[in-house]
Amino acid sequence: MAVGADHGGFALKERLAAELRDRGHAVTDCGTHSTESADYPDFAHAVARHVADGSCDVGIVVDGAGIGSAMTANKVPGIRAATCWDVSSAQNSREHNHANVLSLGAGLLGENLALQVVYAWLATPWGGERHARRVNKITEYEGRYLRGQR
Ligand SMILES: O=C[C@H](O)[C@H](O)[C@H](O)COP(=O)(O)O
Repeated sequence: MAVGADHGGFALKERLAAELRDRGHAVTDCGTHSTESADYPDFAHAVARHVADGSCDVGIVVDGAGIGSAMTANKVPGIRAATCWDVSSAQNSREHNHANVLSLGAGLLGENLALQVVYAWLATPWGGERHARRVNKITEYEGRYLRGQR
């Protein structure tokens, strides 16, 4: 998986990457690498590109609120980024929305809750069935804009 964060998400991203590596996950760290002020679009975009091109299966982006990074990641075709604040929203985003990028707000979640959210998100399977029809529509609407249509 790919992970990335701005300065506000740096500490949580470091903790998540270490925990996930301990659990055997391959983690590609897209930065940032310090608490020096950094722009979340750069890191969210880097994570989204890794997921969209298939070099990573999923991504996790962390900033202060988890909002700007999700907005950025969702500009990359093929990305379905979801900001999640708790286990329920994490499970919903996977089962119903087939999210492939998880966005977290380090200023809103403590580290322990963030870890619970990440593990729930990773463990929840895609539901398919009726949800597939709706996610296919997301992809279809995205494709219209890529083709210059509306
Ligand atoms: O959605 C955006 C994120 O919360 C950013 O982490 C935030 O805007 C950064 O703001 P600041 O530079 O004041 O830490």
